[in-house]
Amino acid sequence: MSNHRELLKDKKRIVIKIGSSSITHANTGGLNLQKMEKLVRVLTDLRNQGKEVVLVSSGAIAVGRTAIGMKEKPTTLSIKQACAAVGQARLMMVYQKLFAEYNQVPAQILMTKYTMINDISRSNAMDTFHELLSMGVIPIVNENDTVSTDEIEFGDNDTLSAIVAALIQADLLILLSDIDGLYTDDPNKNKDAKFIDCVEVIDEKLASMGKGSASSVGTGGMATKISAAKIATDSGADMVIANAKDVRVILDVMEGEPVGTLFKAHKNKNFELLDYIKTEQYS
Ligand SMILES: Nc1ncnc2c1ncn2[C@@H]1O[C@H](COP(=O)(O)OP(=O)(O)O)[C@@H](O)[C@H]1O
Ligand SMILES: N[C@@H](CCC(=O)OP(=O)(O)O)C(=O)O
Repeated sequence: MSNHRELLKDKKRIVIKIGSSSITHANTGGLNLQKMEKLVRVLTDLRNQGKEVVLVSSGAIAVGRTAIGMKEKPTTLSIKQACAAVGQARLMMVYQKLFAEYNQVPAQILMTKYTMINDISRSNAMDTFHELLSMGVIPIVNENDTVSTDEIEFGDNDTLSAIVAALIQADLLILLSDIDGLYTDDPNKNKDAKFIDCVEVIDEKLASMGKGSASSVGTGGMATKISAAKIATDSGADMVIANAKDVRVILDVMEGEPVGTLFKAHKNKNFELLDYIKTEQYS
């Protein structure tokens, strides 16, 4: 196990996903600017180490609803979409400003399931990612929530980040959440839940441990993170779920420290990204 952690030091192309619960304040849904500032610093540092970095950032709906003055998490689809439209612009404005302080250029990529299913769109998206990475730009990805209705209802950025990792053949996916990693059950509801340090095989027993989200802003909980792990590890990428409480945990992961839950890659020779996208979990 420790040997496998050591391998993380050599990862070159990394996708990092940060959830709504991690970049917003729980009580208001407003942006946690200090957290974002630290995240941007860490990502720039990875770039300075010569790594290629893609950020998948949630938060558009949470940020948009605060901007509009809504107190509760929206439930109506069109209101979620309106919130996302407002929030995505605000999110990017803040990322742009913070990355500029470190002389780093970010780019926005908004995707839907259809971007991936359509051969031409998928190929265009892949080319764009590759060009951006070769230019040293940090792509910031989110679902295109305003146009993809079932993306909001069923979609989630855990799955999206794994699909992006597979699309660009990343070698590591890090999911930052409001929890240390995977437990045998939701520790917010079951005090006896035990922490799982490393996962070699994702079977039904493991999948049944991942429950939904209990937070006011989170979407998928641990269930979607386990689905993401299946896609990422089958595509040949290691995946780590770690706590975004201190985003420097990213550097700890990259140093091979025993933090978070590691899902070991096991390249599946028959891996076909489209098959995963078309499965019920994501459609
Ligand atoms: N087996 C489990 N192990 C850890 N957390 C779990 C588990 N099952 C459900 N959860 C819940 O998943 C939450 C994290 O997911 P979510 O709220 O969607 O956050 P994010 O916005 O980071 O994606 C945790 O706070 C926890 O309540
Ligand atoms: N695309 C949506 C978030 C969807 C999502 O998966 O949220 P989360 O569970 O916080 O990662 C948004 O930006 O608000």
